[in-house]
Amino acid sequence: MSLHPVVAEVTERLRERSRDTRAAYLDRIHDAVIEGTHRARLSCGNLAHGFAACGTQDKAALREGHTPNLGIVTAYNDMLSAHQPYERYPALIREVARQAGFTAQVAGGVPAMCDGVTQGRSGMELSLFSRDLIAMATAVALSHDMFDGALYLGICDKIVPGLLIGALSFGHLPGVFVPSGPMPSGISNEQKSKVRQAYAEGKVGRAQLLEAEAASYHSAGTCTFYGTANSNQMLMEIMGLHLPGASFVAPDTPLRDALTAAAVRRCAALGKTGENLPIGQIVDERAIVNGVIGLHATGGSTNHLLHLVAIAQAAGIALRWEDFDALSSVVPLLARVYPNGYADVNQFHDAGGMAFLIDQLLSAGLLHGDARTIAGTDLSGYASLPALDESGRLSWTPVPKESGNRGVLRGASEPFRADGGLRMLHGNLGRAVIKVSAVPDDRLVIEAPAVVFHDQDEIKRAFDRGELNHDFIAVVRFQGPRAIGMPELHKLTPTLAVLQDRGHRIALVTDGRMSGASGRVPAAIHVTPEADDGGPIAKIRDGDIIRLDAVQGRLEVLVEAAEFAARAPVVEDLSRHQHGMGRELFGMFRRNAVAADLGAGVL
Ligand SMILES: O=C(O)[C@H](O)[C@@H](O)[C@H](O)[C@H](O)COP(=O)(O)O
Ligand code: SF4
Repeated sequence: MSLHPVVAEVTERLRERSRDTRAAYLDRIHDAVIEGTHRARLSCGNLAHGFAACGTQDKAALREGHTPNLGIVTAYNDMLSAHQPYERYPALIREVARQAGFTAQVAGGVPAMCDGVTQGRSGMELSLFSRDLIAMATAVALSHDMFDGALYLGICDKIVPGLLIGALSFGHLPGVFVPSGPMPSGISNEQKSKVRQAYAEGKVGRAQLLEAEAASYHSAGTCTFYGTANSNQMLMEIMGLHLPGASFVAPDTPLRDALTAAAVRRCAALGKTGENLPIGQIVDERAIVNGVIGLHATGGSTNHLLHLVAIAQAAGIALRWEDFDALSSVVPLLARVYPNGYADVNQFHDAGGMAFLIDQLLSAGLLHGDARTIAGTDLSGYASLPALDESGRLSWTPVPKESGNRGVLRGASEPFRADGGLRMLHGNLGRAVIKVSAVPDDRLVIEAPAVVFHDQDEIKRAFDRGELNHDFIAVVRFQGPRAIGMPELHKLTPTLAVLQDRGHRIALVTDGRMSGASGRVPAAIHVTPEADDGGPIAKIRDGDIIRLDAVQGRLEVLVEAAEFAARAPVVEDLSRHQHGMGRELFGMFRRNAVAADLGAGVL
């Protein structure tokens, strides 16, 4: 099947827009490649420090200086259930390397925030900035310059984007992302959400809510809703940075360990003395466009309208919201995984998962099948499933042409929706984005009076006072990156969902973010310019009629233009957000963050 013309056109436009910056990036990584191993350039003192703690066998290999040495950059901690399995990975990886005749060392660790732990709390105001901090920490790890390739151990929200941005600053090195897999399914996300809504209405107590939460998030592994963490797994696979089928295999299983071992061997094979394919060459315009397409086809996290833009920039590629919007019109929704449906990623995987999705998109001409990957094949080789034979040998077989569960995963000829999950909005409030894949069709156009808030907790208080039992659009402003670090406002979801279920026509408009796990309530998020940076959202008043039209892609306040222009913007004292929980350490991030449509970063 030939490439869809819109995919070809968007890719060509991206190449043209990025011509100079991509060329400069490729020159930089070309110039960074040296003869021999990187550690061979170190002084005796540098090198001795680099291998002092190693065991005899590794020390001899590192001292001798000719065999590849892989750096492990790990985001292990006990806070993220998704990252807890990584605790034993360095020892596993070192042993695989040793047996294969090369070495591996932990180059360094990177911080990892669990957004589920900080959700609704002031720690969430560090969350977005932790992405760029992780990129910087990745560079600190790899700056030891002892490495001829790198293995990136990270799963969740800001961690994979940060690791990849850091990896791209060492784009001359081969790089492979090594996932750990989703936890077994607990109570369904729908059951969990029902208890949350009952709690929001005061119908159940904290003990019952905690019981439901603990039955949903119950063991090691990634949470099983399709939020940003699992959108990251989809992206790493469709961009060719995971092994085929690696994203959603369960943690601590023989197949998972075999995939990890294979990833280690592949990383060494990609080196200069082997296939000579560094990560900076894999992450090209085709890979970025394939990533956008994967987000649309699965109803991926809105956070990637920030992160994928920042990742692309790190590779010299100027991805814009217009590119997401153009592709949304031709990429069908093929997966319904919570919040875009009731299934979880385990059911998605069991239905055929990434292999089926990629095969279907390839067959519809909706992916660059010739995009390069870490697997020794182009992306067309990713329409296959990994398995162990009776002797424990890992191999891949072509994915079936039929979905194993049409309620979760569909072929390109019978999509859930003809267009993708992510949409751009524009109008007299600036630009914004919305995930439509989880919004009921009769809620895609909302026109209602504004109720303005400067703090997400004010909404719950107004709800508890019984003030919100009517149609309204909640405007939650001064949440942008330069204001308070662009926190996710996902704690609003149960309250707004209760009001929507009562039949009120409601929506959210904010210069903040929502979680990848948000979705049922129409939300125009990432409004740019933000309130604290001259954005017209700061001029909205209670009672103004706002129209959110996700069908036409419009976001407007229906106030006479001259009157609206003449209004003075509201100014908010944000000093309470600049101290406490470490926020005083992130002032330079707030002061230097670029706008949301450019990735809301500082790098
Ligand atoms: O973007 C995301 O996917 C979210 O940040 C997610 O990682 C976060 O953990 C949510 O808060 C989980 O959802 P609950 O808060 O509903 O458990
Ligand atoms: S998916 Fe979210 S809640 Fe789950 S471990 Fe990752 S960051 Fe934490």
